Amino acid sequence: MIQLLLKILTCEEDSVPDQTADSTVFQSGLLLDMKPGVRVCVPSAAVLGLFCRGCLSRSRSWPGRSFSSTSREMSRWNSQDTSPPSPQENVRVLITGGLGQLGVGLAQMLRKQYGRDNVILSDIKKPPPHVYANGPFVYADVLDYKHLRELIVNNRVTWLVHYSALLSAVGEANVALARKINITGLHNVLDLALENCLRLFVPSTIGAFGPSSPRDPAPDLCVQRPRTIYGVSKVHGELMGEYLHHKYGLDFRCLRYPGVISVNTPPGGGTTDYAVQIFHDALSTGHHECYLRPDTRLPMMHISDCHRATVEFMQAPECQLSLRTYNIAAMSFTPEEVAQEIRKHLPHLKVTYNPDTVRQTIADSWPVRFDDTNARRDWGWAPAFGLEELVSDMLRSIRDKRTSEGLPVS
Ligand SMILES: NC(=O)c1ccc[n+]([C@@H]2O[C@H](COP(=O)([O-])OP(=O)(O)OC[C@H]3O[C@@H](n4cnc5c(N)ncnc54)[C@H](O)[C@@H]3O)[C@@H](O)[C@H]2O)c1
Ligand SMILES: C[C@@H](O)[C@H](N)C(=O)O
Repeated sequence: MIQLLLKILTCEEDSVPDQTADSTVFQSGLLLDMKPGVRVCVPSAAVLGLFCRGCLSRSRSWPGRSFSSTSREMSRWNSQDTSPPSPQENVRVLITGGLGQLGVGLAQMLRKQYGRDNVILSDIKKPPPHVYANGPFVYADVLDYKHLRELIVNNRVTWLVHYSALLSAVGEANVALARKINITGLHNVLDLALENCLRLFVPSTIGAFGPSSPRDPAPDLCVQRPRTIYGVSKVHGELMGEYLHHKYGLDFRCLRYPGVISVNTPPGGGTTDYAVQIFHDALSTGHHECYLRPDTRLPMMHISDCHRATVEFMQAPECQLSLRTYNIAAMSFTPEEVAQEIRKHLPHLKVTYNPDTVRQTIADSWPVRFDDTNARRDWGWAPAFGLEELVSDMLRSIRDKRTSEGLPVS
């Protein structure tokens, strides 16, 4: 036992204890006896060979009996299956809200690494044919706890990427629904992750900051008083995840994404959506009407950087993480600056400005720049796309897409 303790304290990656061979686990320096057949929330790290001090020392107090135990049976804790998970056990990912702007591309990247059938996309919408053809897809409503649990158990899911949400602008248009999906849905996912020892990724956003936060740059840790239901739900997610991590050892991981810019799937009703639409307009009509003022600066990121950050962060060993929620940054620009860069390729682009009060007010409360020093230091985050590369890539991709669809290119 002393040897085991020493191994854990030195963060050795091979120090995966066999929970069944020795029914004793640590709690705050104490040793707790556990009943045979009861598992603590360590296997998700053990599965990956990433066991380290941080994980185990936080993981001995399992929540099974007290956390949500009245309405939700804790099947895993009562399980008869006492065999420890094999280190070779596959990573099996479930992505909720996977048919939005970000899910399909992330699934593609994960499938390259973990195999087509080990990454399951889910949503409440009907998938387009190419998505359905490219790997497993299941219907999953994050408000339906029992069905979500069935999916996780039946598919032996080990990682959960929780993308379902209403974004900032649509959230303000339907606060009650945003509260349901973004907060109740999140609680379901947190409970299930804890119950099934999942590694859980929940994205946060620049929208988790507000007018009283430092805006240039916004650091990881500072005042967060967002003024949107979207932002409030994201801060709630950050705090709940971190709380469950510290209290019960949940392997919660969260990145605050900037506005994400992509070609294939349209954005879902956020404040940064103009930065996608402007490229499509530039190549179709040559005219973009912007709902933000020309000088509104916001942090932005190319979708491939966003996906790569997510995968790299999910793969990072626990002992490298000094935080559970990190800012990630790539570039910051204003509508006028991105228009200028597009005009280097398409000089005829015309942009007019017709600020929309709701989105302008939201944008004015968000950071203009992100400080991502901690992500760079802890797990080696580095973006590949700056503004120049982003603009060239977006124009090339949209041009190719329009051409292959037989659409005119301006
Ligand atoms: N896209 C960005 O710029 C950006 C930036 C920061 C953070 N994020 C976060 O990343 C995540 C994914 O963003 P996105 O842009 O793909 O969002 P999106 O709005 O494009 O997609 C969200 C998806 O959630 C689904 N959904 C809605 N209600 C659901 C329910 N009850 N059950 C299951 N699914 C449901 C929708 O059908 C939709 O496909 C979100 O949590 C968002 O807050 C996105
Ligand atoms: C920034 C991000 O969270 C989303 N694109 C929004 O604008 O709401």
